[in-house]
Amino acid sequence: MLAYEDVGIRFGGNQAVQGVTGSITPGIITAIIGPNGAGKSTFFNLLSGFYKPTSGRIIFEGQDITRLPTHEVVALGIARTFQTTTIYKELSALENAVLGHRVRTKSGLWDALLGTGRERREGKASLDAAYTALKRVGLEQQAHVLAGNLTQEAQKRVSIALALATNPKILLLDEPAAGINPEETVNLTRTIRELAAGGLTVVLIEHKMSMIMTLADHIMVLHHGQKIAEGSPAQVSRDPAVIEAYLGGHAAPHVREELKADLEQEAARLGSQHA
Ligand SMILES: Nc1ncnc2c1ncn2[C@@H]1O[C@H](COP(=O)(O)OP(=O)(O)OP(=O)(O)O)[C@@H](O)[C@H]1O
Repeated sequence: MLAYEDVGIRFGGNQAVQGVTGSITPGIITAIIGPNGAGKSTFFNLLSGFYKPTSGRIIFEGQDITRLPTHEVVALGIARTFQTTTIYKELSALENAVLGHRVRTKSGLWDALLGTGRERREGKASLDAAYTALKRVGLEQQAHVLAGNLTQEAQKRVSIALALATNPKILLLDEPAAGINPEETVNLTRTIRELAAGGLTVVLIEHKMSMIMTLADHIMVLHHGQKIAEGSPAQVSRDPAVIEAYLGGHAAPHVREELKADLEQEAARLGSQHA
């Protein structure tokens, strides 16, 4: 579906991502993990067309999208959310989602100003797509609430709706659970799982290891810009290279602690299974 071949990017003398090859499996949830500075956000920016790689190719459904402008990548069906919430707080949830849809419609400023037939048709289409997107994230009741008045978790949902309004085949979520509490994290995890169950392919970056371990079907691990492992959560959490990357002193203390706890939990679970 989405394949990357020997993808790399260099910022001046810094090789942020290097020689990453693989593919995203359709219909499942893939998590990209790795210690701070591992290249996760940069790799995300490459997949979603925000950065152009200095080496390698990105292929989506057989088409080379490496050099396509971002809006064309979005129109083909790859949408993303951003780590820092990029919603418009002074607009309603619905208006935010309408803006998300506008990215892929063709009405220009002239159509909007002159109220042309195309604008009216596409205005209706945007509204329909926006409602559908809000429904998918469980926000239809709050469609007319100003985004700034919603809870942190609901604002996260709005940013997902903004991406969903473009009707993507692949949804890239950049740290969806950052800044929300454990209960909200569980609720959001459920919504992401429902989206995937509905056929959407989900790729996410997340630091909350407990969330990743319960949510991801597949995990890819980056370290120093390179892929060092991939597999199921159980496989990855047992992988010596992954343990070394996290416990070797490169990770932030809270990430190290969380991973250590998850690894111990996983080891205990496997131990009791074989007892
Ligand atoms: N626009 C940029 N210009 C220069 N260097 C960059 C740029 N973006 C990222 N880098 C560098 O690339 C490397 C990878 O950074 P990146 O943000 O992708 O890591 P990350 O795994 O997402 O980290 P974190 O978990 O802290 O968000 C780092 O050395 C970073 O300083």
